[in-house]
Amino acid sequence: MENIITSQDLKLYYGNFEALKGITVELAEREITALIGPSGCGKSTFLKTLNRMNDLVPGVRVEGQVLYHGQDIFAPEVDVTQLRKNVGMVFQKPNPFPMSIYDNIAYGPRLHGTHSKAELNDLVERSLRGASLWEEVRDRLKKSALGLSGGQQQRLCIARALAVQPDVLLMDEPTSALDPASTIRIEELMAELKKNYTVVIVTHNMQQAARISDKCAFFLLGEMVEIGPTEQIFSMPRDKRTEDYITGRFG
Ligand SMILES: Nc1ncnc2c1ncn2[C@@H]1O[C@H](COP(=O)(O)OP(=O)(O)OP(=O)(O)O)[C@@H](O)[C@H]1O
Repeated sequence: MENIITSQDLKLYYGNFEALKGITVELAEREITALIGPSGCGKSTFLKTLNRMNDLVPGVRVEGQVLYHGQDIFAPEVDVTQLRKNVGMVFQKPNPFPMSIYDNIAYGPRLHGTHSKAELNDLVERSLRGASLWEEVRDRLKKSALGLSGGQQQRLCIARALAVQPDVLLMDEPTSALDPASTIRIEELMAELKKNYTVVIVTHNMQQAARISDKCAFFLLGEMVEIGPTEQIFSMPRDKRTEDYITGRFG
């Protein structure tokens, strides 16, 4: 499988604090990579660097490289809006816009220049189907998205990300605010999504990482200690620190 994202000796500073201490990793196409590790170890920081969401934080400085399809995402000619279209993001708490279900999905495509009603209708349906939400909302597309349940809202946010046709989806603890049934729905959806998308997910839930991911990366104190096939990380980690973490000895 091709690598879609590569980071090379990626360092990130919040002011003087070095939050990422030289991360080198290759993310293969159409796989789910789970980022695990104790609180504050840099998982979210790394995730957000992949589509330059950290640009918005004052005092951030980055060294090293992130290549997306071989292109340095920090190069001056990079259009950040385009990057975030290609590398979409889903947050911990569902954050639908206060508008109709339809308009939530159509928002991004309109922003990127799609105005034909037929095209938008098609995109809205495809995105909602892609996020396994279509059947539940097809009769209420003009109703407010805020009337959906938490789990439905999170699938709506996934559909919204899909609507601009990304190839990578970044998910920052996407189920931590959801009940167990909604969590399972999202996990099933992720298994579907990886047929067409590359997914990088931050999760605190070891069982979730074990259930859904192909690869697992263990972070500790701003370093990536190891990355490998999930099965191997959970059964035969190479590093003692990974073993201590996954067996619950700390964190
Ligand atoms: N905006 C910020 N300004 C300054 N320091 C920050 C900022 N965001 C994160 N940090 C620090 O960077 C380090 C890594 O934080 P990050 O949120 O990436 O960790 P994490 O592994 O995702 O943690 P959690 O699992 O608790 O979400 C932490 O020490 C955190 O306090």
